[in-house]
Amino acid sequence: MHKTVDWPEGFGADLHEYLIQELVARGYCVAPGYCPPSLVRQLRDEAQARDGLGEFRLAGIGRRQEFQKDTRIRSDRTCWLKGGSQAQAQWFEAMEQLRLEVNRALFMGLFELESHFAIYGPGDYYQRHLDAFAGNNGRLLSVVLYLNEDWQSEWDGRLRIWNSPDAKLADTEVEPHGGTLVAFLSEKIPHEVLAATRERYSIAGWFRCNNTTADWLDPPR
Ligand SMILES: O=C(O)CCC(=O)C(=O)O
Ligand SMILES: [Fe+2]
Repeated sequence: MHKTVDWPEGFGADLHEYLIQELVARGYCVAPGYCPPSLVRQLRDEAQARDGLGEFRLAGIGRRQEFQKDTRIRSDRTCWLKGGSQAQAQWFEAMEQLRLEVNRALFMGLFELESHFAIYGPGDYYQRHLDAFAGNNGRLLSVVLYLNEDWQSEWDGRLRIWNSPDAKLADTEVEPHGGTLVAFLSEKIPHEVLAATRERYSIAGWFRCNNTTADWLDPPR
């Protein structure tokens, strides 16, 4: 398995060069300490508060009771980010810098970002999947930021990553430590969220290309 390099602490440090290099080399990048602890805490507090207000929904279509547990591919709950808080503004600002740098270096044509908070309760998972199939939802680059302070390895909940759609052996596994950012090519990198024994908080986001047409609809899952 590929060992992640040590990453200097701090939002936006020289992430972009590293990130671009990793995206080119292997299709994904892991940046521990990308987001400072103070912002991680604010984002997590906001997720918890919104969850308390009932703003999270089970990911997927339909209501909780309608799912057959063994046929579901994911069991987390999510809440779309719509701006409206200082912490979210900082998240969107950082992602805008990232978008511009990636476009400048790789001509990826990243256009807009959609992102949601996700909470995986103990035992929740998301089976191996791709975030996009060529042309289906315009997702080009996926990003995940973990919001778990003092996460312990024995709580599991890792993100398992393969380096191509047909790869059998996983390339790496990422522990969901607060502040770690993972970015990967949405159409090329299969990944899976393994169940944790504690609540696992994150933001997942997708940069999309500008391929919206008048009758094209991509409802949130
Ligand atoms: O939380 C993670 O580690 C990844 C989430 C994910 O794969 C997704 O929401 O599509
Ligand atoms: Fe995913």
